[in-house]
Amino acid sequence: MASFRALRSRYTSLLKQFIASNKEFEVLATISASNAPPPARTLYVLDSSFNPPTCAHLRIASSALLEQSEPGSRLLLLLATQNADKPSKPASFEDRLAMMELFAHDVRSHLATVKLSQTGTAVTEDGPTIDIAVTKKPYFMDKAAAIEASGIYQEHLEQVHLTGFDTLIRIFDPKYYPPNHDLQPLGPLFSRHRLRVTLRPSDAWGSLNEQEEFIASIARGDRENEGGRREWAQKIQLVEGRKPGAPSVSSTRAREASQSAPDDLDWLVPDNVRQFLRSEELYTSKTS
Ligand SMILES: Nc1ncnc2c1ncn2[C@@H]1O[C@H](COP(=O)(O)OP(=O)(O)OP(=O)(O)O)[C@@H](O)[C@H]1O
Ligand SMILES: NC(=O)c1ccc[n+]([C@@H]2O[C@H](COP(=O)(O)O)[C@@H](O)[C@H]2O)c1
Repeated sequence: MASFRALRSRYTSLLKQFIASNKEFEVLATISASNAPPPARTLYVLDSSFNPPTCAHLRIASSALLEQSEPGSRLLLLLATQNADKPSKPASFEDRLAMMELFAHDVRSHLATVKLSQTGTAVTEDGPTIDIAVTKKPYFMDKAAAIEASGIYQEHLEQVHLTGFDTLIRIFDPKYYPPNHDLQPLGPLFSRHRLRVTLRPSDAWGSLNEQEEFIASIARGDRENEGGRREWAQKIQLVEGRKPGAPSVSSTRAREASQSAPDDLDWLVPDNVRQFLRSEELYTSKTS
């Protein structure tokens, strides 16, 4: 693995080229054990601010990859240079891209550990190929279209977007879709792709039952008056998140821990990311 400084400076120049280009989506790096990875059968896309990548992101990505029994699944870690709501804040995009690459190694070693514990033998296969990519598009339907239009992956490849429940609510919020402010623009996303949504019970997003009811209500056709189709519910897979009683993990919490409770980083962020945060003093009072 490259030194932190080399990693950051590589992404600084790649990012500069991407921002100056007219591209909407670009893969900046590919982490793979082989130079010619097999063609992907399913593309799992984890779009995030990666500010920083956390153990929740690790669980979301690795549980999806572990569920796929056929070889050739590929994971795309996607950073949007424009967010639908939030203004940019620390860390810089180049630091986040560096952390995405470190996180990719965390995902690969986590999967190798899980497979070792399941089979009792070291894994001989290569593990998933992981792409580190950027997009200028803040909305999921446009991210999916930009990935398709890039021509990087084979035609008709199904994308499975990995999100949390809070993000699903925002995908179904018509306020994001001018000029009509209805859900019709989501049609192409659901006709070709899927969502794998991790439940995130909390005061803000409701209980488990309320989160399950959100999908049931789409399936009953309750959103058809807004242009949302009932069959889309079949393209939304709900999966369990943290175990009841386990502490909730978020990037916000990891940023706060960097400032005031650095030991909590042990369970908030995966190993390689944690080393980077400590060494570069990200989110401490010196840098934020
Ligand atoms: N603990 C979690 N449980 C379920 N989904 C999560 C969790 N953490 C993040 N996600 C999902 O992962 C995706 C990317 O997350 P994001 O970068 O917004 O992280 P975050 O922890 O919510 O960030 P922040 O705390 O900075 O708002 C989103 O779709 C989000 O819903
Ligand atoms: N309607 C949508 O497609 C929609 C709405 C809100 C956020 N997003 C995106 O979700 C991702 C995660 O956003 P947050 O970091 O704000 O949780 C970002 O890329 C953001 O732009 C998409």
